[in-house]
Amino acid sequence: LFLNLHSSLAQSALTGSPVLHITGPGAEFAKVVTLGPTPQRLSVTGFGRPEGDIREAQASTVSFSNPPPPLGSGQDPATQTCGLAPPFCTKSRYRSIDGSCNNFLRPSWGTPQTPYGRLLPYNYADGISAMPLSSSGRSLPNPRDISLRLFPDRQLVDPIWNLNAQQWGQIITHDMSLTAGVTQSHKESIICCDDNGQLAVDAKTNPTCAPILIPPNDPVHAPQGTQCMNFVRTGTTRSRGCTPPNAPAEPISTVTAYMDLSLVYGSSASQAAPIRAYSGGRLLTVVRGGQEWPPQDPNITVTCETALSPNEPCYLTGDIRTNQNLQLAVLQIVLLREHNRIADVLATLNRHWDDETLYQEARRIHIAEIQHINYYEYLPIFLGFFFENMVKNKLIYPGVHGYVNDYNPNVDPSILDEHATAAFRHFHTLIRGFLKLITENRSHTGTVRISDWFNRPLLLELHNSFDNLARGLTAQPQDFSDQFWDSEITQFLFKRNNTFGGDLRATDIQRGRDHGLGGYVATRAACGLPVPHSFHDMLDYISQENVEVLQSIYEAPQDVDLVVGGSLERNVPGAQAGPTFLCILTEQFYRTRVGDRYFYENGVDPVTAFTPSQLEAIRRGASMARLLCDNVDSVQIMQPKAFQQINPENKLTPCTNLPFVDLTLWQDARRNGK
Ligand code: HEM
Repeated sequence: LFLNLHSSLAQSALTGSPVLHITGPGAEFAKVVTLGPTPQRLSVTGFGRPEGDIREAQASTVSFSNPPPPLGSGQDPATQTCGLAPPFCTKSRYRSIDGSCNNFLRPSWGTPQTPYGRLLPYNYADGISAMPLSSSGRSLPNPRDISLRLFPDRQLVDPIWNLNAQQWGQIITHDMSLTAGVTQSHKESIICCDDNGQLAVDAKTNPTCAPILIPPNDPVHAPQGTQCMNFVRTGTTRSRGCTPPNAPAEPISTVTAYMDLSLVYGSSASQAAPIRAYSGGRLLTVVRGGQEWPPQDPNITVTCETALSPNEPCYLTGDIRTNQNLQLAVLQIVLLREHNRIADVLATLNRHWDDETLYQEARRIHIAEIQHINYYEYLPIFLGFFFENMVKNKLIYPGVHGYVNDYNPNVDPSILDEHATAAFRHFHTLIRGFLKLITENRSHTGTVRISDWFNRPLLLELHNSFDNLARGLTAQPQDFSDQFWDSEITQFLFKRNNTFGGDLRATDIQRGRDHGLGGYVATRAACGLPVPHSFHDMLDYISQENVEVLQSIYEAPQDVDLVVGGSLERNVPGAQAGPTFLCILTEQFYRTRVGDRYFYENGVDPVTAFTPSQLEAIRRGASMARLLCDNVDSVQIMQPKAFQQINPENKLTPCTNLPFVDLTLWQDARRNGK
């Protein structure tokens, strides 16, 4: 019996003398892992319930002499901390919601409200937080100008991979990081540049503002008289008063770093609670038109700002970005339904399990499925299986049987700033501006413009659009991974009711500077790649044409932004990024794997590990194709490789012929008397 005591419970701390006390059947097996320099005495009353494989205790009373402040919840300004180590950790079969205690030695690693990890030192103009300058001391080139000159729209589509590959990348992103204080979808509350594109009066003096200025030759915005695009700086350890005044500001991420489906379950107790049904282990859903949808966001006027009525669907999930675009919402709904599907099956197999056990077991299986899909199906497409990058760098072990015990408690699972703010954002290049609606016989029945539906998921519930868009994901090619970006995201991003909107590429460039990322040249050095000493030296990875433009824009090679230089590199054969971004992506996904004690292939601890047969069932049965088949009602046929376009080697197949995860292996045999 292991005491399962979450920090949320710890937060309900009472006062009194802290003494740990556990009672109930099985309490004699209780084990408490106490951390920190001084052993802490805790007071807990718990009830052991050693049933089958499920071992847990519920604590009803917790006492601390100094109750800890709560861990952060999403973007709630009321909980702006810089991450807090829980006062103690207990060994649990299940991950905590906020990721705390995944690492026993450093319990706050990977938790929300902690800084991004870094490969390179901070590069601020004043060494503390000011936006960086060129090495000459003059301003860096205008981000919008760079976007216009180096990332124009040209519709070159991928010959192999489909839109699902693009869209799933955003799901992985939202599982791993979220810049503090920035909505990434609906309107910011801080106005550095107003809705009419005019600079706010305090734009120059407000330290949270870094508006993107419109260059005079901007063919889209200059003729409109637009001066700027809004840009709010990321919340940091400095803006939150967590570091000494002269220490560099460390940008903060507000979701768990772990690949733990925090976008489905939330990153804090306060996010997790309102989306649970508290019955049958299920997540909360509402039924409309015979289908299950996420519950309604009570804050619809903010979250889904262009909704015409408060009754329009606007979804509440574990992540604040869910409604940002239609295809993202499609996959969030698929993931929500998958949790409930697993919970329902477990409930029929184990009638004695209570809501909490069903919820946690379904969550645990679900996370394992997604980790398997991410590492064995998705990442090899982008990081390169074929020339063995993934295998060589020990990110995957194809064909392995049994556990892979590579957990390393010394590896920090935090999301690298170079990953979240540069390398993984490169895949914004894959976005298509117009989405195809596809029927079950795979014919084209309509097209949707993405900028018409940012932050407005209403369409999903009209005219079978959810099912048609889900099929569209697998039937439509993604854009090619290159320097060409769809104008829907460089001219029309979040346009709301205006004719034009923001520019995601210019925003990415500005965000890289906001976070003080090291330059392109310095990052190549950190990756152990050849270091360019001149623009000419960049020809090893970047075309002559692009190097010439870089030279005409930047004053010196070391000024070239990582976001810009990395995105211009030729793709490494078999991968979808150049050598510098590939170095960062590989490092990140290595850390995400070996820094996660709960990684599904890890079998060191029998309390947290799947049984060998359960692990094989996940490996055999979890797939993107199956996920869509099981959770999109009218999808009865699917290609087995659902990130790949339909082709003679990847034909449409009845869903019933696709492998599935055999959940009967989770039947609690002892209790069921079998
Ligand atoms: C239609 C699809 C997408 C839209 C509209 C979109 C939009 C955005 C926006 C608005 C931001 C925040 C910009 C800022 O203020 O700094 C962002 C951040 C980001 N995006 Fe996307 N994105 C999309 C798809 C993707 C995809 C496919 C990937 C990767 C495969 C991706 C990776 C990222 C990453 C890594 C971040 C930073 C996350 C963080 O740490 O906060 N996005 N995206």
